[in-house]
Amino acid sequence: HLSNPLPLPPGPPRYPLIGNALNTPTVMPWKTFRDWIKTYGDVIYLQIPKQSIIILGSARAATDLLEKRSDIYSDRPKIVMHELIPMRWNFPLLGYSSEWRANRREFHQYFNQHAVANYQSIQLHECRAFLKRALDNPTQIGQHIRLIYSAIILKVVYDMDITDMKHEYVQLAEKVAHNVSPTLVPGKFLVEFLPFLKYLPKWLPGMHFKRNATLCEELIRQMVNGPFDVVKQSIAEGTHGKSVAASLIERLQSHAESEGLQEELARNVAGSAYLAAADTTTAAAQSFFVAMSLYPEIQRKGQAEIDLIVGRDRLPDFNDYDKLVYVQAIMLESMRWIPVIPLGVPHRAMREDEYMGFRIPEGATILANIWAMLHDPDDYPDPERFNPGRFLKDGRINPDVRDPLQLAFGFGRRICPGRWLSSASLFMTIASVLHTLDIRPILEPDGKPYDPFTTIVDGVILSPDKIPCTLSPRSQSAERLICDDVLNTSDMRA
Ligand code: HEM
Repeated sequence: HLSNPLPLPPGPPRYPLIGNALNTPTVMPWKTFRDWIKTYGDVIYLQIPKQSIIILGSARAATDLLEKRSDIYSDRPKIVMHELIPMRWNFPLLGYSSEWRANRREFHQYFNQHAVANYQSIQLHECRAFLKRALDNPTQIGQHIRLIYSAIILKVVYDMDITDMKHEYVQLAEKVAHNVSPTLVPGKFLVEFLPFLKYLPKWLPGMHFKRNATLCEELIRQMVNGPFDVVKQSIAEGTHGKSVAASLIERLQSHAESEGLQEELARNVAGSAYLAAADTTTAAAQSFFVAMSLYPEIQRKGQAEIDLIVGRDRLPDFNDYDKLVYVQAIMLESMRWIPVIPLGVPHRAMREDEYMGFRIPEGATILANIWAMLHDPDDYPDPERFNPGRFLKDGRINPDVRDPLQLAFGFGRRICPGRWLSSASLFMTIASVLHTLDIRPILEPDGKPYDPFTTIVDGVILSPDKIPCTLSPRSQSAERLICDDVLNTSDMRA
């Protein structure tokens, strides 16, 4: 303990025993937490039984603590649900430990800024496959969008070709995300408040969480082992292609000190990438589609830039990146407008600390209100308006405007290590779509446009609850480009 105990940060009034359990919002809490900043400031304290929670409401507070003091704040809180579902395989949730470090080091080898250039042909292939699917079956846009990012990650990690959302491993990932994501919301499940509940039998009324835990455990086991075992088998038979899993197996096998542990590491790195990549990037892409349907003039500006730079005779590729400045700005604004992980992934204070004259207790759960930061009107005036122009000055990305990618992917030693892969996927999706397709809104039954800010989600990931738009080719030449695309008529991805 510090020798001179300081007050805890301010927060809403607490009641004996239950603390803030009753005034902690469960629906879109990031908005309530943002509104509280006016009353309590940008470092807010909440107490729920057995948990101190600190909510950081500004980019400055998040940077000061999670980045500049990352030696204190790089741990993760233990979530009761995860004592029920073994989560050691999932390194995003591991505590700050040598095990986490080993996972993160291996992950980084395959997803760092330089390594992800190896996956560009896969990303191009899947973005263009999307265009084709959008033409062939325009009523299934939501499915087609998800498929892009599931297919990219499964190809990169396991060399698996996915052409359909019905593929068993895609279905599995969907089920895991659906069942596991809600368990990551702090305080979401009753069990978080009443830890003794975990000892009650599963069949008691209200024991939903325990049944859910058993289901999650089985799904996760299948997800982490299924595709990995396929790769292992193909290595044994000498038939494997290039993939992160194959490379991990081969590299780690050569350090044979403890084969079991090495294999577990390879399994977990591959499995974590598979789980963390698809839903997140899908959510960001969904925001892009919704934004384009609501802001036709911005869509037209993006299309005009691509027409100028790429022309009508070929599809865009990664060599166009530097020149497609407005498209880059649309990508940044899509990441800002509807923040994918509005409260980040919780960190934990490993020891007591002091900040702005307040005491941060050891063990406190630290939430970064990324939503509030990306909607801070000081950095982003009129924040609910989709306005890529806010990032531009003299035809370039303006370095004086805060880069939303420095907030949207979290902070410090835990910052998202998949951010280069997802930004590249998102950029290529936006460029490919704007180049060839028109996006038009489908109005709500009352004739009004869809409002994404009324969307309510149940998990850590925030996304529009539907994609109310139609896609059609911009021109006959665009349609021909999509249909004639060489990447999709012959396999050039090797
Ligand atoms: C738009 C897409 C994405 C967003 C918004 C996003 C956001 C985040 C955030 C906020 C965190 C927590 C950072 C923190 O603790 O402060 C995180 C962690 C992580 N992300 Fe992402 N992510 C995205 C895509 C991806 C992709 C494509 C991958 C895999 C290729 C990935 C892999 C991971 C992993 C492994 C972690 C855990 C890191 C750790 O705990 O050390 N993410 N991500």
